[in-house]
Amino acid sequence: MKVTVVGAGAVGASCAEYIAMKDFASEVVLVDIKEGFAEGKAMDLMQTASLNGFDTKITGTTGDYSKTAGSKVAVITSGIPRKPGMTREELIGINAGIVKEVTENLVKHSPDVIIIVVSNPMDTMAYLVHKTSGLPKERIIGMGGALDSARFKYRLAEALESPISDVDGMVIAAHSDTGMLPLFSKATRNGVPVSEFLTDEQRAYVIEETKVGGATLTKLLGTSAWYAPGAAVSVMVQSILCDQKKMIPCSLMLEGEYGQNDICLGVPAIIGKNGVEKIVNITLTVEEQLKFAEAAQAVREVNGDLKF
Ligand SMILES: NC(=O)c1ccc[n+]([C@@H]2O[C@H](COP(=O)([O-])OP(=O)(O)OC[C@H]3O[C@@H](n4cnc5c(N)ncnc54)[C@H](O)[C@@H]3O)[C@@H](O)[C@H]2O)c1
Ligand SMILES: O=C(O)C[C@H](O)C(=O)O
Repeated sequence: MKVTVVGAGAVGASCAEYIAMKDFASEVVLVDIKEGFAEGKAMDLMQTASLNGFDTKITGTTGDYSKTAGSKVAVITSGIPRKPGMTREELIGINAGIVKEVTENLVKHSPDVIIIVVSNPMDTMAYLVHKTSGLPKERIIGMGGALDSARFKYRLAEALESPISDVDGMVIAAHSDTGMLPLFSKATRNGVPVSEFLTDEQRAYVIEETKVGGATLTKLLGTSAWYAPGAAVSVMVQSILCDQKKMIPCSLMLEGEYGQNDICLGVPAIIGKNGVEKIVNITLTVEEQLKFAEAAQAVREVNGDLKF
């Protein structure tokens, strides 16, 4: 099955590489606006095929969407990343126009496509795709929770001094520095609640470092991260293409779930061949419910800046 990745920059190329390395897609088409850039990335990646042992065909195009026709999944990573000191929300002015135009081109050539939105501010960009694409809501999925949960597990393992494979945990709500909600109450080490092992001080550290995970990396790298984002997207694409029905927190259009309407926010969902197979309703503590509502309010304000 064919996967299109729009934006052959840091995240797009990393995502294409992980998809190819896992060898579950027949073809990955990279699209970029910069002349020759996607073609170059595709050729470079194809020259790793014999070294890394994959058969996925990777091609690139400068804006020729006819090459993306018949894609099962399309990933939108086109747009600008933030610089140190910026918030994701500050990217809306440039990225909204790019995401809207890219979505129109994708849907024109692949009307049955499932779109994964990565460009920031992601929850608002996912909302924009819902409002402008005409696709059913099950086929628009924002990527944030998969990445934020991986960062949560990294910080939990660090605090527990344990291997990451011992740890499980999930982050929901907004993909923003303040609106992320790491579900500490549900995090476990081999099935045992992590609260049995960690102090209140460690709990606060893990939660805060998870929330500012993207900002921390942006400060270190001078631009935002790409390896873990690319890997997170590849897990979502694989769950769709291989109909794995994994439960992954994703930014989805809510219609009453978690007490919210007409907004995209991170919630756990079953991801399979139809895209979103089901939104999973989990019980939140009163404190978590309040934080979820606060995050929704903040995203709603950013959505208010969109012009359709
Ligand atoms: N949701 C997440 O968890 C997450 C994680 C990482 C990055 N991001 C976001 O993903 C986006 C990309 O980040 P990056 O580090 O890959 O940036 P990048 O600058 O390395 O790559 C972006 C690419 O998009 C291309 N592009 C711009 N306009 C285009 C258009 N109209 N059509 C096709 N291609 C176009 C650019 O030429 C560039 O190659 C940013 O908005 C960033 O904030 C989101
Ligand atoms: O932090 C960013 O701006 C990029 C991305 O959303 C991330 O979390 O890595």
